[in-house]
Amino acid sequence: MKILSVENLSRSFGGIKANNDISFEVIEGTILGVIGPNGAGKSTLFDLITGYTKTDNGKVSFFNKDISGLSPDKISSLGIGRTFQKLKPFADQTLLENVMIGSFVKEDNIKKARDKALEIIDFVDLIEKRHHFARELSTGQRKRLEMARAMAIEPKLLLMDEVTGGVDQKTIPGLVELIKKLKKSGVTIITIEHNINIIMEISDNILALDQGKRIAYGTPKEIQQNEEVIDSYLGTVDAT
Ligand SMILES: Nc1ncnc2c1ncn2[C@@H]1O[C@H](COP(=O)(O)OP(=O)(O)OP(=O)(O)O)[C@@H](O)[C@H]1O
Repeated sequence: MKILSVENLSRSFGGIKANNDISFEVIEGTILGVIGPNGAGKSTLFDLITGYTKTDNGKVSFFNKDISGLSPDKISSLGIGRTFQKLKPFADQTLLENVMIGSFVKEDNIKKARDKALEIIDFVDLIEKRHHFARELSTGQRKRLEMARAMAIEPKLLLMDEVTGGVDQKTIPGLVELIKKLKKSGVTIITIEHNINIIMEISDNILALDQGKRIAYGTPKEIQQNEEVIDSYLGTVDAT
């Protein structure tokens, strides 16, 4: 079943076509990886899907409902969650408080919101840190908290911006396992990743962007063999 459908999405900033006629679909229960060099339009695509930026043209449908033009709050309440590249936890609040801010959106009974938050904190393996302040966490732990905060609204679709970016090598496998566990729990995922090995490992399909355009869309195997992707991206990335 199709969970998300993006049709002919375009957005310019001044003379720059940040997204230029982008179309693709996401099947429920799968992971779509989004790749492309810096400035390719990946974050803009996330902003357009989640309502943070208005589209010039095109349409976004979630479970066949047109969500183009809705506010970020409305889109989030429909079941599209998001993590940010720049982490934004409330540094002087505990993990539990940080996640409860999200779970309150779904559940206004304080005990239930707390239980839900604890369940999610346990899911991301931070239960022992639940009473710690967010500022006390390592970068890898903050990435887990960011995922927990996004999960608190119980999204059907989660957009993740570089979960493994900026963390040290030994922290990466645990985060990759967490993404796989999230998929197993039934959440559909779109993830932006610069680490090509990770994207190949976790994605069911990959969307490759360059200069605002879709240059390829297919399985990891198809993408790996795509000449245009190799020329514009795979040839230049750090494949560590
Ligand atoms: N709010 C904005 N105002 C002006 N230009 C913008 C804005 N947002 C994005 N752009 C431009 O649109 C293009 C696409 O940017 P975007 O951030 O979507 O790329 P990206 O693929 O996410 O890059 P990165 O990998 O560096 O995060 C870039 O040229 C960028 O400078």
